[in-house]
Amino acid sequence: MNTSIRQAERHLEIIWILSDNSDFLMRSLAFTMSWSTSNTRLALLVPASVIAVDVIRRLVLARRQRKGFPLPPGPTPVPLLGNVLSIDTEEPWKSYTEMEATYGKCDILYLRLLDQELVILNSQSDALEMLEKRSQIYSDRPFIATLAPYGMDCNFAFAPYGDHWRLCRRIFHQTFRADAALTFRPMQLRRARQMIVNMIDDPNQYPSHFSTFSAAVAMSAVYDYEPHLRDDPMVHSVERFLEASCPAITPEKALPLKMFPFLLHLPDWFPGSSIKREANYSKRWSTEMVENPYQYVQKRMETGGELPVISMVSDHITRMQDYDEAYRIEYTEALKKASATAFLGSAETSSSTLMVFALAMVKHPQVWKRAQTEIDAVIGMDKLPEFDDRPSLPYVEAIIRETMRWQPVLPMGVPHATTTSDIFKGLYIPKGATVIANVWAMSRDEARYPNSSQFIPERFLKPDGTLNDDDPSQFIFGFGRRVCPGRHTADASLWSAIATMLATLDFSLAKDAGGRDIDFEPTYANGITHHPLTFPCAISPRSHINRSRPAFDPLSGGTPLAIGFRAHIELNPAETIKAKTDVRELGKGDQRPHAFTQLALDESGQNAVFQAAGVTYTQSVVKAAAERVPVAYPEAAYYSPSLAGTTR
Ligand code: HEM
Repeated sequence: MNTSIRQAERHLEIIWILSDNSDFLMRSLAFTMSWSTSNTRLALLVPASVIAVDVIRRLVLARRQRKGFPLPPGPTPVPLLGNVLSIDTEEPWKSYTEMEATYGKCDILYLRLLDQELVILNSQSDALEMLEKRSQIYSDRPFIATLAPYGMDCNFAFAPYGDHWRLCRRIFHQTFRADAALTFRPMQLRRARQMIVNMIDDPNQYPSHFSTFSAAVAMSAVYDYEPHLRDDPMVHSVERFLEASCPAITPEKALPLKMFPFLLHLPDWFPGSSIKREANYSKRWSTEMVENPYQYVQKRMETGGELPVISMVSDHITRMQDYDEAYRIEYTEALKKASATAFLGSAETSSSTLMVFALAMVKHPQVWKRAQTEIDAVIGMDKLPEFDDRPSLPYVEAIIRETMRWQPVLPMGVPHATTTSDIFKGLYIPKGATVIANVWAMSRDEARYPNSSQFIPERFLKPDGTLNDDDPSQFIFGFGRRVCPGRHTADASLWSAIATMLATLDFSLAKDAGGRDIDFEPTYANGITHHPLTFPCAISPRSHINRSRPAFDPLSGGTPLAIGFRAHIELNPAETIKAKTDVRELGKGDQRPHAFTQLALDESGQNAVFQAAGVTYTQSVVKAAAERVPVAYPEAAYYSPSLAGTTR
């Protein structure tokens, strides 16, 4: 099969060389037919020739359409392959950054990868001018042949610009816009504290704790689902889907399908049919990943009784009851996509950023030590950071900015595409071109970030220690109508995880048997995201963090600190609260600990004061109890009615 494809490619190259002659189309087709007698070859070569003819026709047309405007500069393409050989396929963002120096002072480059035209934007100002100010032209996504067959079309981040994308994005926006995302903050802090528990318990599994944190935040917000720490079935289907589909997003995999779509229809015994089997496998996991959590919410809404279900999905299911049948079908499909995308968009990016953070801390101990000094001075050592503390912790903020800049987890963002041609700064930008905002080049701009390859949070501070105006999140999260709509949630997740880690943990190099530091050269994975691979390190609790101290002591009204403590407060059922928001009934037997935050007894010890959905409640207490447990307990930071202990 590979040989056949190689032969087909060789043949296409011949066609290309003949392309100057006006009658070459007919000749090349005839040549193709005579060149191969076997049916298999013919099956490959006829469509290959047709594609080649189409490519050439489009190139000739494009030349006419340019009307004298030049394409942006770039390396000279070779026939058929274009500039494939000029780029590092593993880390193309680096090639595009280096080309800037070679092809003049222009920050805009033009390349061709096979028949795909590429426009690279190496500067933030061009990306803003093009993708934001001319967003009516630049908001499409390039076509990827593997998307639908592999079930990746459940992710609306890849959807073409149009009404369906607009509906998905609107649904998403209602849950994750800046003011709505504020409601997730207590949950995000709680998840961050659970993560610390896990880190202290089993520090060597730190990549897995980062993934669990990211998955838990997303699952809570989207489905109001609390994944198990290990072997969670819903997380499992996401992992299987990512594994199965990730390779299909590469151009190498997408190309055979784009050129030879019939590969999806070959019988299973036919050589080359493996791509069809892979696609079916991926699609199966995609369906599970989308449908199972959706049905989980539906079922809970039907049978939940007293238990309120508050999530993106339940919110929209309630909302769509008023819509007519036809629109409800369309809306349901968009809601499933929006919710799967929220999970997919969130999990990898957040956990990868935390891997970058951990790497930076292990390599730069002076940074976390300075951050700890700041946190101790501002908050003290008997409390954990809360969002209210954020403005008073500029160095922590500078660390987060530098983490995002130093190793951007999406170094080329997500590619845009043009819906029409354009003239930009006197350069011709073709219709259908893929437009890449090269975030890597922006983050490596030496004029803006001297010694850009080094991790230096101080670059975001003014001499007086306050933050300057340079915030890399202005390019890290993309541009224009496609800018990351989860950025407010992402920002709050990163802050809660990073600030909490800095307040509670020390990071250092691992030691060998002789007690010597094990230094290492970091290596990176470049799959869905760019992130460091697991590295040896020693993560340990700070000396004042004692794993047996109470996480949250409702009996003393203390603030959350650490780990290993469960509390039980039984509220007076006669006073069951009917909150004005949603259908929420809180009372005895409510097993939803995450409905409550900031639970404490008041001074009299007779009333519990707590928050639910941002509303503060006071309710008299029948019984309050606490039990200290020696092990890390993931739900330690909040109310757990399942345990009884000493009665007060
Ligand atoms: C550190 C974390 C994150 C980074 C660096 C990041 C970055 C990005 C980037 C660069 C894009 C493409 C923007 C463009 O096309 O110009 C994007 C799109 C998107 N992101 Fe994020 N993101 C992060 C976290 C999240 C989270 C937590 C969510 C969900 C809550 C999310 C949901 C999405 C969605 C739905 C899109 C597709 C938007 C569209 O095509 O219309 N992201 N993100």
